[in-house]
Amino acid sequence: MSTEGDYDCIVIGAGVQGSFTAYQLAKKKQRTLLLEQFVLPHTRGSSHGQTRIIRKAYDQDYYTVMMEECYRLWAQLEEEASVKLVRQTGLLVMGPENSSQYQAVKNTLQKNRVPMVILPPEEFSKHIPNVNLSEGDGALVDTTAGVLFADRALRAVQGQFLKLGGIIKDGQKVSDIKPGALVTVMASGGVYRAKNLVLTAGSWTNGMLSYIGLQLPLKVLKINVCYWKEKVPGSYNVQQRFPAFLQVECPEGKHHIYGLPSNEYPGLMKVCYHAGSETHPDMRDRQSDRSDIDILKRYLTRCFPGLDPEPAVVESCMYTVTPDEDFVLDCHPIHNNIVIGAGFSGHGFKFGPLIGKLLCELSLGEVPSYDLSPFRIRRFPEHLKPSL
Ligand SMILES: Cc1cc2nc3c(=O)[nH]c(=O)nc-3n(C[C@H](O)[C@H](O)[C@H](O)COP(=O)(O)OP(=O)(O)OC[C@H]3O[C@@H](n4cnc5c(N)ncnc54)[C@H](O)[C@@H]3O)c2cc1C
Ligand SMILES: O=C(O)[C@@H]1CCCC=N1
Repeated sequence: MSTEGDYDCIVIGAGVQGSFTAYQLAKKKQRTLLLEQFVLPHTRGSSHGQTRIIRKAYDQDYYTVMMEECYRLWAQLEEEASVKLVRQTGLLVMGPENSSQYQAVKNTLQKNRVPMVILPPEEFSKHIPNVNLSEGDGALVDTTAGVLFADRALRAVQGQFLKLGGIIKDGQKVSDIKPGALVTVMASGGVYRAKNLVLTAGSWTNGMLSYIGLQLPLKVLKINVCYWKEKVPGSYNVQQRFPAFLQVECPEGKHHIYGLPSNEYPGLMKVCYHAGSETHPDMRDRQSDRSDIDILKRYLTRCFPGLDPEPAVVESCMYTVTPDEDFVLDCHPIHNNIVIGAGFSGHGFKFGPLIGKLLCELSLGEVPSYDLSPFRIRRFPEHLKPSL
């Protein structure tokens, strides 16, 4: 086994967050090593697949504010890598007009002057054919929103990182971490040392943290990624300018339902439930719960009559969820040259470029560009005591 050293920073995990962090560090002339357990590209974490939603429609102000810069950073990467990563389709948000969540999204958009259109129920079907708006639901469109081409984005950012002189070593499972002024990382293909470490290990985060005396309240959920056949091909597709959508509350289930216009599989629209059953990241194929699919079937039968209510394709992905669904962006409470980015709770892809910038700032000891108090580890005080 070789012993290598002399990196400024090692980033563990080449999903969207680790890849953007490594890229930002390399931009700041840091000699950076990005380690990934699987051979790239892979589909075993949370960042695979062709599409994700990008939106400013959030119920918390701080996410909407952060998205301003995210759009600029996505555009910058598009330019640098000469590749199209964002397609503006708009995001249709539906939910009970009087519910706190629907109102919070509407207020946040209004307060931050995000371009949007409110669709009164009597005008809804003129603008959005093939969707039944539920009785009592409000509807609005965040017109800034759209689709992010996710796997293309991952390729682009990793490509830019390499161009900046960064090193990616894939097929390298990290099996131990020794903190210190120089952090030592034991991986399947070697031992590496660096002044700083960034942990962006997605659903494996607590496994990594067990080496450095910390556990976070993270739940790993298996998400069934369902694609539904259009009865009339094209009715919900991106060429027809059908928007992405988010149903914030509905009688069929407690959690959001969201969808993207048909794109990756012609004639199939992706619609998912924003929840799943708990799993271990290495055992996700053994988790066979499909109760979320039953919820989706009932919802689509009622609200999307142009879709066959039986999924044509079911793939899988994982969420790593914190109790409040806010991210974790912080330094280790004792070893401040170890930075942690985790708990992206099923909504982190769109923030990737900014997460990379923030984790880079934390790693370099700079003042972060945003108030990170919603994302600090100390909001989980009970998790700090036992293992430290
Ligand atoms: C079905 C689904 C739909 C989603 N939709 C949206 C959306 O519409 N919009 C949005 O913004 N977000 C969305 N998300 C969320 C978003 O995709 C995630 O927040 C994001 O991909 C998380 O990235 P990550 O880098 O933290 O994790 P990952 O992509 O899982 O990356 C972590 C990496 O660490 C590696 N790793 C772990 N342990 C080790 C080890 N021991 N050694 C070396 N490497 C290791 C893993 O192999 C993995 O590659 C969705 C997620 C899912 C699952
Ligand atoms: O982040 C997103 O936009 C999607 C849709 C809402 C739930 C989670 N992911």
